[in-house]
Amino acid sequence: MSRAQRIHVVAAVIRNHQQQILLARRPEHAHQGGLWEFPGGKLEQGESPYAGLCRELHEELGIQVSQARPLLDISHDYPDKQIRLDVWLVEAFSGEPHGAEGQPVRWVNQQELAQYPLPAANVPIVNAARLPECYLITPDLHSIVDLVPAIERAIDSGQRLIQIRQTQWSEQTYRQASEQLVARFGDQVTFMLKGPQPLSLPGCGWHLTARQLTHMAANPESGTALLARCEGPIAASCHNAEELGMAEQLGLDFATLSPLLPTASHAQATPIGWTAAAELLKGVNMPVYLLGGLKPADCSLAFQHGAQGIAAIRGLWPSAN
Ligand SMILES: Nc1nc2c([nH]c(=O)n2[C@H]2C[C@H](O)[C@@H](COP(=O)(O)OP(=O)(O)OP(=O)(O)O)O2)c(=O)[nH]1
Ligand SMILES: [Mg+2]
Repeated sequence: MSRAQRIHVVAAVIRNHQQQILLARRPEHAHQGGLWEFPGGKLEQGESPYAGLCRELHEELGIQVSQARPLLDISHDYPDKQIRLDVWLVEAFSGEPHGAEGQPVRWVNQQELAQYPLPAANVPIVNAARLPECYLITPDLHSIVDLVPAIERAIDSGQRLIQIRQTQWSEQTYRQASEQLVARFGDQVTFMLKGPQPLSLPGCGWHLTARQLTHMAANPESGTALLARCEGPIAASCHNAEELGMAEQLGLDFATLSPLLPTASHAQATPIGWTAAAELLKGVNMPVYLLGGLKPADCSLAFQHGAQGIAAIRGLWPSAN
């Protein structure tokens, strides 16, 4: 079914200064009744998504939205309804949100979101709400001695999701370095680790290569068992619709899509480009970072093209001075 034929619902991720997210409880008699939701509702005929979002949040919460941007746009088939959930991140609003239609509302810590009973469609929205705008991938470095101070600077500059990608290191060196990094910085940042299987380090995620992803998609039973061993988020490197489809099918938390633009490190690869990337992302129900030749200033373009944000090595790596 095409997106145009679905019931178009706009919904909001709203954060307060403590980084808590606002949930509301759906009335018992409603579709998906009694479950918690991100406030919002159905677009009216001829209404733009932004206008619909502002109207719904005024009706349901009594607030005036003054700034919002796209976060994630997904499709979901319930047995009785096919919906498109067009989720926005509210960046500025006035008024104190309250249950203007008598519904309970609650500010919830990001880590506790998953404990609330939410509609099935909301799993990727919770991931998008928790993931940052930028995904830093480390460049190849000589040793852990070089890595620690750079990671410290990256965290100081606001990075919260970091892939440790050291293609030259032995498995043993990689594991020791990861242990050190987690012990030192694990409470401030989520590390995404590479390798043949997830390293059981507290809170760490696992980032699969496209090759591992393809293998796992072909052997879903052993794949699912491996995935279950990982405590943190699971992601994969994707380059086309097929790989994005496999990542979604396996229920991964997010993906990267590359190469968006030409880069020195992958000079032979054909870049996807912004327009084709936006087309690819329309079919994906999962947060995706665009990767390849991007820097933080490209984040808003990435949001407008349906991405979670940008991933980068050089574009996000802090300079030594
Ligand atoms: N607002 C919202 N709706 C969600 C979420 N997850 C999810 O599956 N839905 C579904 C439930 C409904 O089928 C649909 C939203 O419709 P709604 O009942 O809130 O619509 P509305 O606010 O315009 O209410 P109404 O006028 O139809 O009573 O989307 C979510 O997080 N937020
Ligand atoms: Mg509603």
